[in-house]
Amino acid sequence: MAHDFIDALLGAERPVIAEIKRRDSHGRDLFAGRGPADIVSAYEQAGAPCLSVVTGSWFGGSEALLAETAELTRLPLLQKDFVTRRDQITRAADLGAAAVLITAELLPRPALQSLVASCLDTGLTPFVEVTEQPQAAAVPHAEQCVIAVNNKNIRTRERDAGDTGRSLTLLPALLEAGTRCPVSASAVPDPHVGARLLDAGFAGLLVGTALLRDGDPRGWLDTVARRRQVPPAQPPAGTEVADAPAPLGGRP
Ligand SMILES: O=C(O)c1ccccc1NCC(=O)[C@H](O)[C@H](O)COP(=O)(O)O
Repeated sequence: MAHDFIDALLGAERPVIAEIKRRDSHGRDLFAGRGPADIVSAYEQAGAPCLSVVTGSWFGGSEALLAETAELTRLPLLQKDFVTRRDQITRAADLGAAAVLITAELLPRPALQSLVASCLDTGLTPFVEVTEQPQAAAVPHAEQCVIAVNNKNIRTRERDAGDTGRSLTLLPALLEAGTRCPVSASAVPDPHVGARLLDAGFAGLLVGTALLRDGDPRGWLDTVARRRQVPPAQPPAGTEVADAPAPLGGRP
C-alpha cells in the first residue's frame, strides 16, 4: 500500500501528478464553473497516474474535497495540507489518500522524521517537499518517500512566480538522499518546461495552476510526452504500469 503512489508515478507514460485546487495563491478561482467530477474525469482521460487534492484552506480546500475526489476515482491521491500531527495522517488515510504532503521547510527535524515514520506505519507514502539540500539529506527512509522540490516559497503562501531552476539545482541532492522518485512541484508553467524537467531526471511533476487554467489537460500531458528528448527510464521490475486511466466509479 505504501508504494502505490510511487509505483503509479514510476510506471506512468505521462508522469504528471495533476492537482485539484479551488483557488490559486492570490485567491483567484481555478475551477471556472467545473466541479470535481469534471476535473477528475479530464485528468483521467489525460492519462495522469496520480492526483493531488489541496485541502488547505489558503487555497479554498477542505476535507470534503478529498473525500469527494476519492469517491470519483481509483487513482492514488496525494493530500496537500499543513500536516504537523500524527492524527492528520490517520485522517488522510480514512479520507482516501495514498500519500500525504510533509513540508520540510516548515517542520523541525524531529517532527519531519516522526511524520515520515507515521505515514509509513499507516501505509501512506510520505511526499516530502524540500527547498534546500539539508532538508533533503534529513529525510529518513528516503527510498520509500517521494522527495519533491517546491519551486515556490510556501512561507509567502506561494505568491511568488516560482523558479524551476531550483529543481534542477537540487536534483542531485534528492538522488543523493536516496529517493527513487524525485518530483518537481509548483510553478511548472507549460508542458515544454515540464518535458525538460523530466529529461533532466525527475521522475514526475506536480502541476496545479497551469493545468487548471489551460483547460486541456490531455493536450498538456500529450505535449509533455511528445517533447521529451530522453526516453523515460524503464520502471523497476514489479512496478505496476499505468497504461490506461482507471475508470470512474469510486473505490472498490
Ligand atoms: O506546500 C505546502 O506546504 C502546501 C500546504 C498546503 C496546501 C498547499 C501547499 N502547497 C501548494 C501546492 O502544493 C501547489 O498547489 C502545488 O505544488 C501546485 O503548484 P502550482 O502548479 O504552481 O499550482
